[in-house]
Amino acid sequence: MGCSGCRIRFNFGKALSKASLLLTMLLISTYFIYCLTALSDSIPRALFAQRALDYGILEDRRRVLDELRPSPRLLLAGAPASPPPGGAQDSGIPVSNTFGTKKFPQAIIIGVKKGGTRALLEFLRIHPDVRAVGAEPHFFDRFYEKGLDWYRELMPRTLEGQITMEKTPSYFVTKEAPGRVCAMNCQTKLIVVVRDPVTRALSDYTQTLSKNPGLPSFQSLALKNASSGLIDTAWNAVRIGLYAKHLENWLQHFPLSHFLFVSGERLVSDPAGEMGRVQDFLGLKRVISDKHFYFNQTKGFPCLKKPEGSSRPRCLGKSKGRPHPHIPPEVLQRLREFYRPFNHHFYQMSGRDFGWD
Ligand SMILES: Nc1ncnc2c1ncn2[C@@H]1O[C@H](COP(=O)(O)OS(=O)(=O)O)[C@@H](OP(=O)(O)O)[C@H]1O
Repeated sequence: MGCSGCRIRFNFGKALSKASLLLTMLLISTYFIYCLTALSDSIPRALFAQRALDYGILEDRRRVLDELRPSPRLLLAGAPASPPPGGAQDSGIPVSNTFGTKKFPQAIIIGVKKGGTRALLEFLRIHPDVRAVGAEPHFFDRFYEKGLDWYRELMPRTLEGQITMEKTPSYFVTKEAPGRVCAMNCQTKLIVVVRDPVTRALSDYTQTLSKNPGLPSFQSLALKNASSGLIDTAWNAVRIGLYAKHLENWLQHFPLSHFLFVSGERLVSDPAGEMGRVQDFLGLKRVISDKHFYFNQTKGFPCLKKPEGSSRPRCLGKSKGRPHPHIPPEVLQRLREFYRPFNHHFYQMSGRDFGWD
């Protein structure tokens, strides 16, 4: 009897110590879950967004637009419709936390569409002193009414000495963009990746065709009518290639020294060489070099050995570097003749012969 009482007491004691062990474990795991939730909340959204939007995934426009939707806080606060007087520098104290500060970009890749702008941005992002938005913000063309606070909120956080960048290729052909960029900061450095306007037009057409397979032929869109051979400059794919005309608009607001013209062709044939020029222009240490690239035979383009945020080699997505449809040579020849004087004017203005003819 006495002995069985001991056993009951002994079992009760064991159960009690088990329960307290369980309770302690429960408390510890709750604490861990709490810590993890707090940590993920405090990591800037832009950091996640940037990685996710890289490469192939970037083509998902819906996702891109979701990323660009302003935070509810900004919507409630009511973003200003136009830049504050005196430009962005007067627009308030920078938003700051332990991960750095969101700043307006000091350098923007403003164009040109289908020039190789994605390749340039992804190449630049391997530089430790460059932080860039993955998606195209389209602030100075589509979303200007959302205000500068909205724009800055899209930027990644940077530490002292790091450069904030974004790329939106349509800025180069947007009439209002130069004035608006200057209203933010007239010291902004502007990078334009240019490519033979004929190939660029074809690349542009290929992109539209991939989304709309019923599109009329390239030649029927490029020529006003087949017999006259007159080029239809109202067609966007043609208009964008008039680089001299668009540059004139930008030069109304920025001196030539603020521009760097990158050759889209050289970015493919000699990425490290072209990146050297870009790093110098941005005042960056030459970190990106030959050793960061390899030529992928299947893709037919240079790819990164180690892109930002990854240890595996990666090429750009499927929509970059895709084959173009066959176009009758006489149509391409006609376009070449059309662009020749504009190209020459552009070589003079930019101070670089891109050798397109
Ligand atoms: N490394 C590398 N990999 C793949 N593609 C490369 C690369 N470098 C430049 N390019 C050329 O970039 C062209 C697309 O230009 P963009 O990135 O400016 O296009 S977009 O305006 O952002 O849609 C794309 O045009 P297409 O060849 O017509 O697809 C490529 O020729």
